[in-house]
Amino acid sequence: MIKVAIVGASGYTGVELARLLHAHPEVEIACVTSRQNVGEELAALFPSLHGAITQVCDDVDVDLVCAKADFIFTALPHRTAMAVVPAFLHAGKRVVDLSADYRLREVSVYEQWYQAHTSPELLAEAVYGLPEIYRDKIAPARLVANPGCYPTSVALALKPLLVEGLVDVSTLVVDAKSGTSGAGRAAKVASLFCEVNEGFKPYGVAGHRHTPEIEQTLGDVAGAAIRLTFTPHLLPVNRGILSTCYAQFTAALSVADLRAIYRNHYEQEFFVRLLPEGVWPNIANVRGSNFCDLNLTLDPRTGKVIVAAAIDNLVKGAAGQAVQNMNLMHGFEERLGLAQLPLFP
Ligand SMILES: NC(=O)C1=CN([C@@H]2O[C@H](COP(=O)(O)OP(=O)(O)OC[C@H]3O[C@@H](n4cnc5c(N)ncnc54)[C@H](OP(=O)(O)O)[C@@H]3O)[C@@H](O)[C@H]2O)C=CC1
Ligand SMILES: CC(=O)N[C@@H](CCC(=O)OP(=O)(O)O)C(=O)O
Repeated sequence: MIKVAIVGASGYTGVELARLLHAHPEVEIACVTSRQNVGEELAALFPSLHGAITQVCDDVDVDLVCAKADFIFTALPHRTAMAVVPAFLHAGKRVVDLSADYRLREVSVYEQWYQAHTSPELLAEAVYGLPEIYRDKIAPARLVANPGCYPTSVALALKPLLVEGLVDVSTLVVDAKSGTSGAGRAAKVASLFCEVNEGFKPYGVAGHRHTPEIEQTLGDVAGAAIRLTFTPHLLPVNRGILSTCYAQFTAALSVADLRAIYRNHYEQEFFVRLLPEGVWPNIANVRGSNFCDLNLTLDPRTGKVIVAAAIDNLVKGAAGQAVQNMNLMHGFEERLGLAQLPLFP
């Protein structure tokens, strides 16, 4: 059994980590933190945990967390995570950080899209935690930077096309939608019921901070620099991301050939499900699960390939992927604690 801490347990990804780790046979949740709820039971904040999780929230005190736990999930806002992650590493702990603080390899890129970095020396060491692309590097890592939710869906949707060189990369366009839990639990006017319910709009147009993260991963798989158009939208639902990706197809292949290429790429990947022809990914069919559902086609009128991917932003887009990374780092079976089917309806 490993003793884990969830730092930032009172947020949406924190409570999702608690739900998943409670069901994990090799894990004991030894510490949960929340600055605003010190001394309160986590289950008092989240009645969904009632009777299962008895941990009381501690403050974000590095010595205390390190005394209680051997493995640490930081589920804190970006800019905040990097204030504590170096101290956890210094204390000899291994960390999966769910924030964006260690995802971008170039400090100048981080500082262009976020703010000044206070531990840039760790960027070269941090491993980007998308197992379907970086599995071998994750296993020995001390610090894993868990990917963003949109970047997870887009990288899995496009990886086979870019590895095989089947598209004109200058034509890549991604149109993505996220449920509101993607914005976190902290109160914000933009997340209020009346602001979101019955509405549907783009945001971060031509400037969302996930753009360089997506470009970094796609650049790695393509072996060339990538620039793409990425437009996220806010959906009036709790969970789910649907990313629809477009590019000019440059290969003389049929849809059946292309499906065979995707099948080959993902046949060993338990969490990536290529759906049958004509069955399109739906956020309702991945809810609560660590699956990424994919499908694709070719549009003969425009010569474009269209690939759609659906994930649960809190599971494959955050806490589930973080547990998948922990499994790899500890040599556990990769799907341990994560093999449950989605909730439907
Ligand atoms: N929501 C999502 O779908 C996804 C989120 N992420 C990332 O995961 C991280 C957590 O996200 P999410 O759970 O949604 O966020 P929430 O806002 O829901 O939770 C944030 C947590 O951090 C704590 N916290 C906030 N500010 C500070 C601070 N200054 N110092 C210490 N603790 C703080 C909060 O508790 P308290 O204020 O009581 O301390 C809370 O426990 C973020 O970096 C986010 O970008 C990644 C992928 C998907
Ligand atoms: C709906 C919504 O607001 N989503 C968040 C993305 C959440 C996420 O996955 O990413 P990070 O870990 O990089 O925050 C956003 O657009 O900023």
